[in-house]
Amino acid sequence: MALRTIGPKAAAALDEELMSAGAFSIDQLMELAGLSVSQAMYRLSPPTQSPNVLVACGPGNNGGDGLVAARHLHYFGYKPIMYFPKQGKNEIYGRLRTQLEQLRVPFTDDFKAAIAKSDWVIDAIFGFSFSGEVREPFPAVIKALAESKIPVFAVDAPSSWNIEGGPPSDGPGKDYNPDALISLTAPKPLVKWFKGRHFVGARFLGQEIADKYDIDVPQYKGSDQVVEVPVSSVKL
Ligand SMILES: NC(=O)C1=CN([C@@H]2O[C@H](COP(=O)(O)OP(=O)(O)OC[C@H]3O[C@@H](n4cnc5c(N)ncnc54)[C@H](O)[C@@H]3O)[C@@H](O)[C@H]2O)[C@@H](O)CC1
Ligand SMILES: [K+]
Repeated sequence: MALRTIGPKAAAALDEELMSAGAFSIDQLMELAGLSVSQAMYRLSPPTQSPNVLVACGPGNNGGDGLVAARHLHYFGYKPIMYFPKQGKNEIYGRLRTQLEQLRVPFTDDFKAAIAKSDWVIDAIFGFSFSGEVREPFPAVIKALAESKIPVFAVDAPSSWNIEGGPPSDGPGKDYNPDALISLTAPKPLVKWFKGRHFVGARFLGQEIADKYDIDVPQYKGSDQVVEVPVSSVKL
């Protein structure tokens, strides 16, 4: 089955609908999204191979997915390190941060030093609400991701890519090509330009709402929260 993509406006509307008519709370959606990120990380490289995972979190819900994923990674046996320079206003981010602090998961301000000591980095900086030029304090972080010698796993979108138009032709994200990507709920149009391993996660979509938004329910196996879907089998 070829999965269809969803653009940024429809993705935001779907999110809203899940939390209004769908009766989900943001905590539920973020927990399932973050859990799927952690499961995909395990498939990419288990903690016996890559214990040190740097999780870069942005100020919005994409960053929230990173905070949730890090908690699960801790329970799976990884040693996550957090880079979270700008905490968004919603109180959920404070609670997710406290949960990590209580597990003694460290937070760092020095992204470059942390990346040098890590085996993988998770890019949970921006998702489908990113637009325009990258603003402070993130340009240096995006540049470090573009130049990273260790593999990068992007959550929902490679941060700084235009959700519909793909990689930027200039700026810090020029030449940023992560090794892996997990699309949450449905792939975004930018997957057309993505060449690495591609997963789909966030297993909360029902057939009725999928039909309404012209997207597909991925074929998850058994109790899996994530499914690997080569970009070649996304309907672009
Ligand atoms: N239905 C779904 O699929 C769900 C998606 N979730 C996640 O939520 C994400 C979308 O979250 P949000 O709508 O909160 O937005 P994002 O997390 O994509 O980004 C919004 C934040 O980034 C900032 N920002 C935007 N453009 C910027 C720029 N050019 N420079 C610097 N900062 C910039 C905004 O000020 C805002 O703080 C998805 O991509 C996904 O990761 C899940 O958490 C929940 C369910
Ligand atoms: K991202």
